[in-house]
Amino acid sequence: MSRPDFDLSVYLVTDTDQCGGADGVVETVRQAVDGGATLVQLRDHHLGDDDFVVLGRRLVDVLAGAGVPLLIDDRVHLVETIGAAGAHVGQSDTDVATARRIIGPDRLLGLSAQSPEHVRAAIAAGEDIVDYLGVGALHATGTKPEADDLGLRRLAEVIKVSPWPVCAIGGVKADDAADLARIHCDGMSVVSAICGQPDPRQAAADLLAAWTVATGRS
Ligand SMILES: Cc1ncc(COP(=O)(O)OP(=O)(O)O)c(N)n1
Ligand SMILES: Cc1nc(C(=O)O)sc1CCOP(=O)(O)O
Ligand SMILES: [Mg+2]
Repeated sequence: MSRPDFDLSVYLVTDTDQCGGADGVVETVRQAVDGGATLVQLRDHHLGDDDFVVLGRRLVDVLAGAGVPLLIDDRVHLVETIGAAGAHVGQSDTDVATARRIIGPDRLLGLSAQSPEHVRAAIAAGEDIVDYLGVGALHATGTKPEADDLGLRRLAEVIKVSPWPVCAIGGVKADDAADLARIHCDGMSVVSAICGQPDPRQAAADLLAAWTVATGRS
C-alpha cells in the first residue's frame, strides 16, 4: 500500500457555480494552488459523468507538478478514469469498504463524519480504509444550506475519537484558524472562502497564512 502524501491545511473544494463555470473552476484551482492551497477536491452534483471526467482531467493537468493531489467528491467509479488521487464520500454515498474496493489500496479516501458514532462505524470497517475525515458544518453555510451546523464543541468531540486527521468544513474562514488549531483540527476545508473570490490566489494565501500562524508551523 502506498498512498500519496496529503496535507489538509488549506483544502479547496470546488463549486462550479461559484467559480462561474468549468473554465472558472480550472482557473480558480490554478490560482488557489499558486497561493498555497494544499489539497483540491472536485465537487459538482450537477455535471453528468462525461463532463465531470473532462473537468477532472483538466484539473489533474493543472495540478501535475504542483504536488497537490486531486480528490473527487462521491463518484468513486470515476477516480481511475480521471486519474485522481482519490475520492471523498459522505454518510449517504458509497460505503467506505465498497469505495475502498473500487478505488484500490493506493488512493486516498476521505469520509464525512458528523458524530463520534460515525467515527466508530468507520473504525469498525477498518482503520486502513479511510485516510482522513471531513467534519462539518462548522458554521451554517449558504453553499450547503442543508448541512447541520455542529459548532466547535461537536467538532472537537469528533476529533477526540478520530484515529485519522480531521479537516473542518462549512463556513470556514481564515478567522476560524485559531479556534480550529486549538482543538487539534488538521486543516480548513473551504468552498466560498476561495471560489468566487475576486482574487482566489490571495484568498488561498490568506488562509494558509492564518493556518500557519495558528498552528505555529512554517
Ligand atoms: C472535505 C470534505 N468534507 C465533507 C464533505 C461533504 O461530503 P458529503 O457528506 O458527501 O456531502 P457532499 O459534498 O456530497 O454534498 C466534502 N465534500 N469534503
Ligand atoms: C461541501 C460541504 N460539506 C459540508 C458538510 O458539513 O459536510 S459543508 C459544505 C460546503 C462548504 O462550503 P463553504 O466553505 O462555502 O461554507
Ligand atoms: Mg457526498
